[in-house]
Amino acid sequence: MDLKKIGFVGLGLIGGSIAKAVRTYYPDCEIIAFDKNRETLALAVQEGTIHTACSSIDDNFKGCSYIFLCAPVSYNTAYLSQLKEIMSDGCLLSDVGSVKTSIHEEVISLGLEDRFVGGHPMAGSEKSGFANSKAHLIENAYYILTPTSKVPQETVGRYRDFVASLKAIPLVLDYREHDYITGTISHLPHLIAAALVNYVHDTDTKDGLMKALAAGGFKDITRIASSSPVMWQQICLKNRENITEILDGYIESLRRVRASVDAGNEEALYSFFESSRDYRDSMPNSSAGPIKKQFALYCDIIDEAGGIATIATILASNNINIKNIGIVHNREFEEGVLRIEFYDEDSSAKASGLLKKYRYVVYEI
Ligand SMILES: NC(=O)C1=CN([C@@H]2O[C@H](COP(=O)(O)OP(=O)(O)OC[C@H]3O[C@@H](n4cnc5c(N)ncnc54)[C@H](O)[C@@H]3O)[C@@H](O)[C@H]2O)C=CC1
Ligand SMILES: O=C(O)C(=O)Cc1ccc(O)cc1
Repeated sequence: MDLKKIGFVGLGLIGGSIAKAVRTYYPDCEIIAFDKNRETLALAVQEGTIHTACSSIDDNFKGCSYIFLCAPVSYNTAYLSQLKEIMSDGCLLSDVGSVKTSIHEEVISLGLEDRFVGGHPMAGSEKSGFANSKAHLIENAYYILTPTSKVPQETVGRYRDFVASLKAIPLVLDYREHDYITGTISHLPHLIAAALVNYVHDTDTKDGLMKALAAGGFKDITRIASSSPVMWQQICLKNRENITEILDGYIESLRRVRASVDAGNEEALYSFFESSRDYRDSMPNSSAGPIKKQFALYCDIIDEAGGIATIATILASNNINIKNIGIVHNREFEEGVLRIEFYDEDSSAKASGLLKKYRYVVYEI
């Protein structure tokens, strides 16, 4: 694929990750970016991810093959009119926003329909900012594309191939269907997680026992409550109608289970948990999808200088790549343990065997 120049507006977790993937797979492609945060741009230039840091959406964006809008959703929509004035013929505009209808409506009203393919990588995390971006963030994740009906099929096909070349899995959807689906499987869970955390905050005992005792289950389902408030504020504002309807349906389902609990209905309660277990267990256990499977193990480590380095050396000398490594202090591991995360199941299994051979105590959780 002959790509000369790609532009980014917003270079945080997602923009930065896509830029890094482009840098990896298209080393000759020029990358330019505008972000309202100057430090982000300086870091991206310093790390060699981008060539040019732009102080606004300026003439540097002329000549781009693709321009990615990667700021929070309302800002992406607001920038369209500025981009319309600058983008060259042949430039395709895309975004990565979690909501699609609002940007499609603005694209239609600005007459940009033949130049816009909406995009949404179903990958990410509760972390934000360029510093947390990674070239492989979108790898093996679904990447939803919402082309308008006026973009030529050939252009859609080329964009689809481009997304696949970054190792993501493209999937074309209608933008309205996208917003209903993500409203249920992504926006609702973020609201539930935030509401649950706020509920614990508001009802905790004076000495904060709930916070202290909150264990694995609570932490599993509330990880995403640590996400960017501005990003989620804008998602809720832009997907308001879907989210309201979905919340109504969900609150109704909570009312039904409340009635079963209140009535002591053994059968209803059993079948409630049985059906959720069966459906959850039937979900594909691959890394594709917004919640990526993590391949991690925990290992007791002697508290002495060089302890982590020794383990890292053992793994590196056996060609096992570490994705993340760090000491964890929590109630399950009073003394603190080392958590090592890998890129795949195979590496995790090999590392476990190897560390056990070196007489480390390893926990696979
Ligand atoms: N965080 C996630 O897991 C995912 C996020 N998305 C979507 O990606 C987009 C970006 O999200 P993240 O990268 O996670 O957020 P982020 O907070 O990591 O990055 C946003 C970047 O945009 C910049 N920015 C904010 N306002 C701006 C403005 N007015 N003009 C120029 N730059 C501005 C920020 O300085 C920051 O560098 C959002 O639209 C979000 O809906 C899509 C998939 C996953
Ligand atoms: O961290 C997670 O599990 C997520 O759900 C990340 C995420 C956030 C927003 C999106 O539009 C898509 C994915």
